[in-house]
Amino acid sequence: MTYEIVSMKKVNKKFSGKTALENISFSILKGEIFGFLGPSGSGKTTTINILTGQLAQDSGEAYLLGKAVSELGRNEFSNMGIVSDTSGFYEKMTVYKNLLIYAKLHGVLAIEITNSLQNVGLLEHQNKLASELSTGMRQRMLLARAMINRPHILFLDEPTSGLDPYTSKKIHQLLLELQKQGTTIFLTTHDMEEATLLCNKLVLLNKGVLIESGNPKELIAKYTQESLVIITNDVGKQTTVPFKKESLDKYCLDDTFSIHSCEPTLSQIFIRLTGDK
Ligand SMILES: Nc1ncnc2c1ncn2[C@@H]1O[C@H](COP(=O)(O)OP(=O)(O)OP(=O)(O)O)[C@@H](O)[C@H]1O
Repeated sequence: MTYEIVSMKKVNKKFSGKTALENISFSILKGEIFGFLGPSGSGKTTTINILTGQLAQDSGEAYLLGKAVSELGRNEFSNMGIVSDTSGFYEKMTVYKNLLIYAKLHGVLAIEITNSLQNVGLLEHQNKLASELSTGMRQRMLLARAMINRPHILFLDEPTSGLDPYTSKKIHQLLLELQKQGTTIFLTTHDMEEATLLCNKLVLLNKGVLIESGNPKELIAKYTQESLVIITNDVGKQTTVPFKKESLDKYCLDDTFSIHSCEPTLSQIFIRLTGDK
């Protein structure tokens, strides 16, 4: 049976009279990687803060792990993990001790620290001071810490922002592995390639309003310009022509190798819908 881990119904939030979220509704099923996309200031962090009980909405309903967010308790907090750029850590402590504090807080065995560090490839750095870590290593430490209690849901606010492609790829593999184990992941990202690669479902937010949703393939199909096709000949020369009989008769010659519809990338769809970069 599918189980809604997260849902929002007609949620509104204003700060000093200025709208941050307007009538937001969506739901996330168990085991999904859910992409929450939008330009800077569109309301992504506000949404995470509401769902994790750090901020109250003005109106509408929000549920996490079957409970209204205003009623989240020990059980729900011990089943969620959060990584954001405001996630603090102890710089003067080793990586291991940073995780030990969390392990004790959550009442989990020390072996979980080793497992978690191994998962993010930081086991050999466990005795390093947190202040000595690179940005990518710090991000992986925060991820390891958020995973230590094996949460049912992980909120990741731009987890690969500023990381090199190799470290980002490692984190992507880890997220897909977590998903296989049944973890639900709420991911905000500015990286459209990452969203296309990882997410089962996406929501696109602009100025606090939900403007599009669906899975990446559905969205790309929806915005594919069916009226144009690209004809490639056998030496790789490409010609874009209207998808009409007379054009095809004229341009599909003996040297035609393939005919493809013009598929936009998620990034192009994003820019088209938000008018932003
Ligand atoms: N505590 C606050 N007080 C006043 N305004 C706020 C507060 N938090 C957020 N806002 C405003 O609400 C809107 C949404 O902000 P939010 O941080 O949710 O955006 P975001 O999509 O997470 O942006 P980014 O991608 O830059 O992190 C912005 O206009 C922001 O200035």
